[in-house]
Amino acid sequence: MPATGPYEVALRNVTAGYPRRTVLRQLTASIPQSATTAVVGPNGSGKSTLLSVLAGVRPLTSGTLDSGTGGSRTARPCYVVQRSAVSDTLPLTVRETVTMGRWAHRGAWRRLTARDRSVVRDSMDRLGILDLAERQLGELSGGQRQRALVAQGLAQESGLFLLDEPTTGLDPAARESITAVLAATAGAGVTVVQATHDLTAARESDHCLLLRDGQLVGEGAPREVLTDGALREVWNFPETT
Ligand SMILES: Nc1ncnc2c1ncn2[C@@H]1O[C@H](COP(=O)(O)OP(=O)(O)OP(=O)(O)O)[C@@H](O)[C@H]1O
Repeated sequence: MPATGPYEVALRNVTAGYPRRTVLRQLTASIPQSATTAVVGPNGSGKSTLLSVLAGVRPLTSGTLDSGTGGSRTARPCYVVQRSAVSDTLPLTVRETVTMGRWAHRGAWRRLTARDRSVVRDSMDRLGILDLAERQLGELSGGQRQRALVAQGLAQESGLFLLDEPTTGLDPAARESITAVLAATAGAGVTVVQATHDLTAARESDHCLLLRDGQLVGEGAPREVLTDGALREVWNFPETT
């Protein structure tokens, strides 16, 4: 069931993909405002492609994207990529990485304001990585690096926060802490969308989109969408007894 409250973005009959490869097909769905949405589906179902469409970096072949009442806030969405997409050898500390999140506000080579420094510190604090601030990104564990990338996203203070698999591969404590930060961020008025294979995290979201082969096969509250029947059908999960 589509989200009933105010929406941040509505996709109507969206078809999109890559040269000579259509991925999303006739997708109609809405992203509720100031809430968390999980985009789930098997490998290759189009989750990352949908995030790129929402980020405005992948054009539509057909269909429309409509901004809701929060449209003006989403002029500059924030997109946190998968941590595997970030090189291990980037010579950056955690603080420098998170500080890059402020570029959109102050431009790249300008001096940091007191507010910039405070947002950077607060973002690291919320992700529990203040003690790692001066460590190089390349020396961190996967979970620590993931927290640094999420902190960089928070520091952007965008109204639309898009994340590609922020909790995949993390231990339960790290996963729970990122999930809690995302819920609190939505509680503060930000629209959060995460593509995820993590069904535990998806079940804690307010809204859920289930994709298969680039098509929407379920939308609504996670308990309505991620049923045993849907999991069996979409992922070929075995029957539970
Ligand atoms: N740059 C690209 N050029 C061509 N095809 C691509 C490109 N990126 C992705 N695809 C194809 O688009 C389809 C959907 O990919 P996408 O990454 O959106 O899926 P996903 O659901 O995020 O997958 P995963 O769970 O594996 O991350 C796949 O078949 C993939 O091969």
